[in-house]
Amino acid sequence: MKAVHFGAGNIGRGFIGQLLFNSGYEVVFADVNEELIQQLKAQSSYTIYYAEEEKRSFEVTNFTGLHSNHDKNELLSALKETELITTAVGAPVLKHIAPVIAEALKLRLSERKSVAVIACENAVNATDTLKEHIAAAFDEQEWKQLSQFVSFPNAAVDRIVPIQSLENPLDVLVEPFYEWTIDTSGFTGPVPVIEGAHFVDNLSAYIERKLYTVNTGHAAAAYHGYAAGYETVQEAMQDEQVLAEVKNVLLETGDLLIGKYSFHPEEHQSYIETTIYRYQNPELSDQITRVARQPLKKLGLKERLTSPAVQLFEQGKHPAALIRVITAALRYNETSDEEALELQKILAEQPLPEALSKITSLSADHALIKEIEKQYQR
Ligand SMILES: NC(=O)c1ccc[n+]([C@@H]2O[C@H](COP(=O)([O-])OP(=O)(O)OC[C@H]3O[C@@H](n4cnc5c(N)ncnc54)[C@H](O)[C@@H]3O)[C@@H](O)[C@H]2O)c1
Ligand SMILES: O=P(O)(O)OC[C@@H](O)[C@@H](O)[C@H](O)[C@H](O)CO
Repeated sequence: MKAVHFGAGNIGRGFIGQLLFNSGYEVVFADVNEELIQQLKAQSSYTIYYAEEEKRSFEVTNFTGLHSNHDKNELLSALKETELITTAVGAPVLKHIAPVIAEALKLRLSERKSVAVIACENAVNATDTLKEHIAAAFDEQEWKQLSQFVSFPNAAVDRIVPIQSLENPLDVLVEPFYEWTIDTSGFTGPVPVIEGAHFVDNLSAYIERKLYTVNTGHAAAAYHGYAAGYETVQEAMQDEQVLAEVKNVLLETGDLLIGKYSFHPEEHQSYIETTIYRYQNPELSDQITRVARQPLKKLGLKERLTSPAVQLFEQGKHPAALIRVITAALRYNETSDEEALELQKILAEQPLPEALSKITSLSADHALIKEIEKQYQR
């Protein structure tokens, strides 16, 4: 069995690659990082280390690397014969990898061999986004044919993998926890064997629970932690005020999630506690700049901060802690982050309501914008 995985970064090597290898796939990593691809071509194994007291590790073999641009012919051949195409490149990059996937799927139209395409990104229904970009390369008739043998299931992925500093650049330090949840209703053909993945038919509940708990709380720790001058999430979580903000924001998103998806309140509380414990893992040192990265994306309408705030607002509630995280995110002015610079430029160049409208895609007179504005000026 062969799988092509786009994005040989932290999640690519430290999570998806591991589970695919463990399920018997030969994994072809496609990336645009030349150095990384050279390492993947040169080495026959890499090690995954678990961030835990026991210090277990896991050896990954049976992989290769291809440069998405320089090795395009080999990549097309691999994509033509693979059973599974996965991604972990970052949601904004999906549009850039869609053309080569589309080109390969065109080559498969005559054989009609089943393949599943699964985007493993922190975004609601990222596979649908990738699918739309791929569909743009087909006419209606071709797309109809293709839809009979290509599956596009959505998925949620969860494992904290920080920026790496190990001696071997392919090795990865990861938290032991992982959850890869895949939507069964997205398959037109056979469901691929992926040991350790969780196949469900109510993915929206899982995606939103993950994004609005793990990622919303993480964003709260990162943006409030940044404001308080910390460098890592673990340091920030030791600060009583940051911890209180994380807990408050998770009570608000918990209220939304329990009401929307009927999660059992006690089980959800236990999910929150596990999540907080994961942020605090003393065996990890997770840079705030990683967790706070791309603030413009994180403040987007369908994302972890604005989306739950809008949904709670629509229920007549006042998500004060979410508004405080949004405000802290607006003050994120890390110069090494291009989006943080762009964010500050947007805020400097126009009146606040218009800037907030541009950032969140809400109308400038939306009641939530007014509340953010009040908090921001405070
Ligand atoms: N790190 C985590 O804790 C974590 C956990 C769950 C989900 N995620 C999600 O997984 C995705 C990847 O995150 P990451 O932390 O692994 O980031 P990363 O930066 O470590 O890896 C991304 C990789 O994608 C590659 N890439 C960029 N453009 C590309 C292109 N056009 N073609 C092929 N490869 C390209 C980069 O070179 C890089 O190696 C993101 O959507 C992130 O939100 C991350
Ligand atoms: O990857 P991002 O930028 O969407 O979010 C940063 C972190 O919250 C994220 O990477 C988490 O570590 C991860 O989602 C845990 O599963």
